[in-house]
Amino acid sequence: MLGKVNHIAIAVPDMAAATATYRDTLGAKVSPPQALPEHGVTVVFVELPNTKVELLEPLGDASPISTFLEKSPAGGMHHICYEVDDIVAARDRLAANGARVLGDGNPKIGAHGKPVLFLHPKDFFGTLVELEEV
Ligand SMILES: CC[C@H](C(=O)O)C(=O)SCCNC(=O)CCNC(=O)[C@H](O)C(C)(C)COP(=O)(O)OP(=O)(O)OC[C@H]1O[C@@H](n2cnc3c(N)ncnc32)[C@H](O)[C@@H]1OP(=O)(O)O
Ligand SMILES: [Co+2]
Repeated sequence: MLGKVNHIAIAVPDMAAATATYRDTLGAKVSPPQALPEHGVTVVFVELPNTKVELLEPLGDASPISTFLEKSPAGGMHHICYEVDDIVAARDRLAANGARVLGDGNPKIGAHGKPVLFLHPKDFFGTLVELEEV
């Protein structure tokens, strides 16, 4: 079911500072910021040879990452995104195995314009899992 790691996400309190660190200190190629109001975040992608890092900053006052940053004000690893070739089949298989699919259970369009779903961290060893259909 699982394909490649599409991205590893890091929640950050200050997107400009985080982007500058990845670009200037780490010498990485970074994307322009992308506001995703429907997801309550602004994202920047750090392009790597084998995957991407997704920097996340809260957007709006109902961001799903605000509580996370309250608990970890300096930021932290937020989620891992695996690629799947059929997100509905993956969802149905996961639900049949008792995994909690977050939200209303239907895929939403993510930062890459592809359908994504999130799985509860408590079902995956304290790690928030995102699936992206590619
Ligand atoms: C889709 C656009 C983009 C893309 O890649 O295309 C993105 O990735 S957007 C990313 C932002 N969106 C989301 O994260 C949506 C899914 N997330 C959620 O629905 C919430 O963040 C949720 C439910 C995972 C946690 O919400 P919240 O923190 O408000 O709830 P709790 O405080 O009750 O947390 C419950 C429990 O889970 C632990 N927790 C929370 N977040 C994480 C995390 N990222 N990794 C690991 N564990 C997490 C939290 O500490 C609580 O644990 P407890 O022991 O009960 O204190
Ligand atoms: Co993501």
